[in-house]
Amino acid sequence: MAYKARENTITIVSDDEDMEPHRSPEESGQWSKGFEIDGTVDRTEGNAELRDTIKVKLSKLDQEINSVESQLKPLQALHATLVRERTQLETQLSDITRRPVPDSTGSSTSSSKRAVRLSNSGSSKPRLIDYQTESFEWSSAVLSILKSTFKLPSFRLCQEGVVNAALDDRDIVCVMPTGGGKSLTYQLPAILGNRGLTIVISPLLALIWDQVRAMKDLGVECVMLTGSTSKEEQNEIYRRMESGSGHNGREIRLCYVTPEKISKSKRFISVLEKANTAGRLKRIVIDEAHCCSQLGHDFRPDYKKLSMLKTLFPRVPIQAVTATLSSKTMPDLLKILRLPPICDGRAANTSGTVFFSSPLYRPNLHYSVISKPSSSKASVEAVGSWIREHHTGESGIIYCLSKKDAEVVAEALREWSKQSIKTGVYHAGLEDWQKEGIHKDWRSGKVNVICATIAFGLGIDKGDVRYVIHHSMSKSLEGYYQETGRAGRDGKDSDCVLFYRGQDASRLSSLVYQDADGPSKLQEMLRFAEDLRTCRKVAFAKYFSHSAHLSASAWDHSETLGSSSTSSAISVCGICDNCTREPDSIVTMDVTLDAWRVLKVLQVVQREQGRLTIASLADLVRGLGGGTFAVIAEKGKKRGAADDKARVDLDSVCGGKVELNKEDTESLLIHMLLNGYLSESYHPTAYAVNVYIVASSSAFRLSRLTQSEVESGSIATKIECTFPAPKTKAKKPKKQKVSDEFDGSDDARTTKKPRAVKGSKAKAKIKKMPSSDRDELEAIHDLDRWDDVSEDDELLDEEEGLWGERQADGWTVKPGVDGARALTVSDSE
Ligand SMILES: Nc1ncnc2c1ncn2[C@@H]1O[C@H](COP(=O)(O)OP(=O)(O)OP(=O)(O)O)[C@@H](O)[C@H]1O
Repeated sequence: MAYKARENTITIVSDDEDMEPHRSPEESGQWSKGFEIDGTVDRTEGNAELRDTIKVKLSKLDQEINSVESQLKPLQALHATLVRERTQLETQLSDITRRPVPDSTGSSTSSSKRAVRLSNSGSSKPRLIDYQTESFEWSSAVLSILKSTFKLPSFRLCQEGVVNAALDDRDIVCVMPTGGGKSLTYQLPAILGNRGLTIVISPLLALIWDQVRAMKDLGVECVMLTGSTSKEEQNEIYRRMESGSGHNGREIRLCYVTPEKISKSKRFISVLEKANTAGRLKRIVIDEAHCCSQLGHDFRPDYKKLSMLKTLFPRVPIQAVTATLSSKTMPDLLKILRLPPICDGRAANTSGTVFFSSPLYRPNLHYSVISKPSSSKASVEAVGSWIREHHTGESGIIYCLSKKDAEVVAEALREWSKQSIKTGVYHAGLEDWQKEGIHKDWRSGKVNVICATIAFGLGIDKGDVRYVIHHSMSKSLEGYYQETGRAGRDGKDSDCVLFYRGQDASRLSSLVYQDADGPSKLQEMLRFAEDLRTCRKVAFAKYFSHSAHLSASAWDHSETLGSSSTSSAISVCGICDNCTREPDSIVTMDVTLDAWRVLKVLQVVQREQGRLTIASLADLVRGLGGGTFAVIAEKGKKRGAADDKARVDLDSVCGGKVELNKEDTESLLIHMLLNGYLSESYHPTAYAVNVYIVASSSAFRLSRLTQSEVESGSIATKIECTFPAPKTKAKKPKKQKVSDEFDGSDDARTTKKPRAVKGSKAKAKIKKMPSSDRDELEAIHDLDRWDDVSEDDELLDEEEGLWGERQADGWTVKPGVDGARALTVSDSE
């Protein structure tokens, strides 16, 4: 295969006078031969050999320099002692003569000034390189391999620039959105060109498996070293890395490892050292590089140890890739990885770390939030109906809060759809073979929908995922954004739907309340879910501009270097639910009186030591349950006894009940939580953490007023909420009249109840109400396992919290937590 010599040459001009200026490769004749693509040698082979020889020499020189440096250390220490002694004598002399002390730092200042002068003098302005658009000697080979090996028609976003910079042996930081195509930026250079090994450090096994499988499918010599690699296999890989070839004569091009391998395996490092000395260690890629920084949201201690890489292999380029990197985290990342300052990939200096970024917003993702029915059965039906209506037979993911939820939702969906929605389950509790199996079935289309915990997705590269549903919201907007990013990786339109209900907040709260910023992150997630007006793209941009210091404009454009703007105007997406909804589908109401009533009721509840969750408080203020509420049981008494209840008379306490439907009342409570009128109080038990709603200190601003003051409308504190407008005033079917308000049973309603419930005549009825507020609390920290390099490979597994047991119509809670309550139920009025 022959390649034309490139037209544009890069003349590298050194700042250092002592160094001989680099000659362009044409001048030096180094580009007279070409690249090798998987064994096919072209005319630039000589160039490859020359590079290898130089690399070997460089490596030897590094060793010598290290040895000299170690001899220098004692001399430097002696030097410091002598300088200190001299300074002391000078001070003494100055005291005696009473003359001003000469500046002891003077000499170093002047020497550094001289250094600056020296470096400035004689240096001409270096030519800047535009890696994104310029042509390079390898350009035609790159395009050919993109098409022939990767079967892709063209590059997208900043891929081409990153590939060029990688082939130019530069240190790189690359920020591209989830699913943007970061892998190609290091896989392509790894298999193109002269022999050599690229190490990819990746945090998750699922991600590693997936990528190694994909590379092998393309015929690339790709291996992985993880805790599950057998000893024999590992030895063979080490042998091949050391010797540079295998039994088939082909050299390993890509080796995927976990960060633990770098930080804990001496053997692995020693193999890398040997490969480096032989000039074969070509590049080190750090995937999810933001994990290096403690300032980011996803710090992993083993990533911090990657700082050793530049010390051990100063001449091996590092490529750090991530989907989230803020202006705040960037300097930290450079410092940890010991990378030189960044320069722009479109106007790069000949030294420094080349930086690339692409807009973070993905215009093919359509975000929406849908109100979730309260009963588990109805919520599954809502999800199933949505799938049928929008994506029959297409691929999707349903994220659930816990392993048990994932299993229950999958089973219910199968049953409801009479097996027509082909559903699988994935979570960290499955055996590897089960995970592999489900993954395979999903890829082949045997399974349409995976009901999964957050263990599923990282590194799962399926392009045609047409929808990501959240059956329960994520713990943070970061998580939500990342999880939804698994939709539409092929660039085609896809849906990201959050099925949301305010009472879900309690369950999540109990899981995050001990994390430093867990509650505040959850609040932001809630704000997003409750927001019926702001464009979802704008909401993400605003959130990340504060939480991650990503400039708001990064959502529309590539991040520019040094940008820390947080207020740049950002265009609306025009495709999310909030951009596309009819203006009259939502109503903004003054709910100050309702909020006041909530606070008045809470005053009584707190006085009686009552304990209410969002759901039970919503029921109580709406006059359900005959005004009774649970209080702390006296010591030694059986829980659930009649005298564990107190009663509030709504008419006398607050002049009546809250006249909103249940969903809107829950929304109001969430609104009051987010705005500081209410707060949560956490009560750990042996089995779970119960989350109760209490009035916060600022509640007094409103609760101190009289009803007539509130009703006069002339008060400073006014609370407004936006709710979905009532859809219809049509009569409800008889069947739903009584029980649909809070019945988790099979005949509970399947559609959202119209707001106009007041006035309907319902018979009082005693019903056993499932304790939805004390749902099972199962560990949701269902991240896929991290790898370990120990011999035993005791892989991390997830705790399976078994705090609740699913019954036909909801969750019951194990002993020790409040049991089901008997309530007098009446539909409104
Ligand atoms: N130039 C391209 N044209 C079309 N599809 C591409 C291109 N580059 C990559 N892809 C596809 O995009 C998908 C996502 O790529 P990749 O897995 O590299 O994303 P990523 O940026 O690493 O995402 P994540 O952050 O989720 O790991 C893959 O299916 C890949 O084949």
